[in-house]
Amino acid sequence: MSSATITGGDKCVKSVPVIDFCLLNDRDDHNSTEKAYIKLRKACEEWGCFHVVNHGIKEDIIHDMDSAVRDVLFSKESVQKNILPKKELSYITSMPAMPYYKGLGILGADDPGEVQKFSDLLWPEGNPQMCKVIQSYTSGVTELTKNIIKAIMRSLGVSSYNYRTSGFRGILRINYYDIPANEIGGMITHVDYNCITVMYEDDMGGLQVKNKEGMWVDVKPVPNSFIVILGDCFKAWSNGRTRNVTHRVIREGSDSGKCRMALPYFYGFPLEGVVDAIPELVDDGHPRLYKPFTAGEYREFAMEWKKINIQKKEGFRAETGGEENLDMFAGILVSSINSTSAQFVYPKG
Ligand SMILES: O=C(O)CCC(=O)C(=O)O
Ligand SMILES: [Fe+2]
Repeated sequence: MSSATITGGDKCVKSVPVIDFCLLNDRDDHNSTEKAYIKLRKACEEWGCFHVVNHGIKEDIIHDMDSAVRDVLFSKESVQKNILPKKELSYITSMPAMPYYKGLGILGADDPGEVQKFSDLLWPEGNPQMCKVIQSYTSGVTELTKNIIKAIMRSLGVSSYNYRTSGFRGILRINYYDIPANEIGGMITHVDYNCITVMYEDDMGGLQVKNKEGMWVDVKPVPNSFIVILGDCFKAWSNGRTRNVTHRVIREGSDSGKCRMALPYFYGFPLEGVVDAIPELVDDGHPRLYKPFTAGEYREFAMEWKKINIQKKEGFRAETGGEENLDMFAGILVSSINSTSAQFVYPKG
């Protein structure tokens, strides 16, 4: 494989759709609103991912967060002093399969109080300025994520009283790829296990998604946008209407030494939450596809598969299980077109 094909997605394929969030709320222009919802539905069904522009999060909130991560949080001194000694932090580094990847998680990031706790742990002497920067970001992205879910549901024809997101939780992960020049690094091929990921990425590039035809497509950074990635639980929740898109990061180190930074915000069912198809999306034409399961049990299963697959194939090109994981875990063998008489097939082992 030449180095061009190592990092480049397959050529001549259509790129990920761009959704203008303003158009979804344009009360005056009914026609373009309708068209925007159709485009959104198709993006969810055919891609399982899209860019969102005109999302409403102020540029300076994003800019401040980007600088805070690069200049403060992930500076060498801060990693040594504030991050590494704190075992309570969800910090990932030096994974054999992803040697150039560092990831720091903020669990419960939808709650400003949890962000405060994270900040207190990092900076026991207090750092109100940094805490505020992170809180502004997480509040903005939580609100945006809820609005995106609402819009997706509307695009699928689901009424607002027919689905619930009340117990949903958010996790912000700060991804940092410090890849030396002439080396290749990234993140292993995977599907996000929960519902939805709303992600800011900088302008470095490297994210790729698998399209319906199984080809790798480069997700070219779109300025002032967020990338939305739909995961396994959304697919089960929507009774298979949305795609759980397989994706990875693969890029060469930059001569400038600039690191790729991305901020995936994972939002979805709490671990004890039951993932079950929304009744409005189950009918004779769309029989139930998955047995109900808790997000926690599915997460455990997906993590186990990830481990097994990483061991099988070395490196960040390891496939950690794609779309088929959900089918293996919760797929129903439909014995008749009638969803009420469907049989469950439980996972092996
Ligand atoms: O860092 C990226 O660009 C992708 C991150 C991602 O897919 C993940 O953390 O699940
Ligand atoms: Fe992901």
